[in-house]
Amino acid sequence: MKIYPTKFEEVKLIEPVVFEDSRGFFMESYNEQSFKISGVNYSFVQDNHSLSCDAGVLRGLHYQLEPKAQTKLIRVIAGAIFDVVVDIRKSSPTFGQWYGVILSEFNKRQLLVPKGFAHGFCTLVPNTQVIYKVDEYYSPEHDRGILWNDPSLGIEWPVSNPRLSAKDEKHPLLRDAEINFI
Ligand SMILES: Cc1cn([C@H]2C[C@H](O)[C@@H](COP(=O)(O)OP(=O)(O)O[C@H]3O[C@@H](C)C(=O)[C@@H](O)[C@H]3O)O2)c(=O)[nH]c1=O
Repeated sequence: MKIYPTKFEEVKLIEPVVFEDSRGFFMESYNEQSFKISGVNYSFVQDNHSLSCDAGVLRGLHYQLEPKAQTKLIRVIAGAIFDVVVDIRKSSPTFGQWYGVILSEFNKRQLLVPKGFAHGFCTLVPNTQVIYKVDEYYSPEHDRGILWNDPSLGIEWPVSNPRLSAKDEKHPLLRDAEINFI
């Protein structure tokens, strides 16, 4: 397993070792012990799985407020996404900055999204399936969002007219969002 740094110290890009043979491949997509040795040490309590039928579906930007904030470990098992995190820690020198990376069924990369970051993705091909571990349970009362195309963020999404949920169309701008990460 390789762990690559990103522009945010706490956000990690993880590449598993993939064993390919004539049948296909095998990989350990998660191993608590080796992740822990590499500094990725969380107690994941829930696995999520979403299917987006079309390319250009955008989900985000989402986060849960403290004390129900979630660390997320994201990967793609079918298709591809442009995965994005935004630093929403109020006292962070990189508050409001974003980072994006392609995760796909082919590169098998995983993105570790820590607490204090909003997260979203846009599908690049139809029938994209994303699965992710979280270290805190879903809590609708703590569920919040930021508008995907907030001009103050300047995220360079690969689509200009994405398909959004009704909820995601109505999120506030970062400057108006409820945030309780220090
Ligand atoms: C996230 C979530 C949703 N749900 C329900 C609520 C709702 O009825 C339905 C669909 O929820 P959403 O529209 O919020 O699903 P979605 O837009 O896919 O939400 C996800 O987006 C990505 C970007 C993330 O980072 C995730 O943490 C999560 O917020 O599933 C759960 O039961 N458990 C969960 O953990």
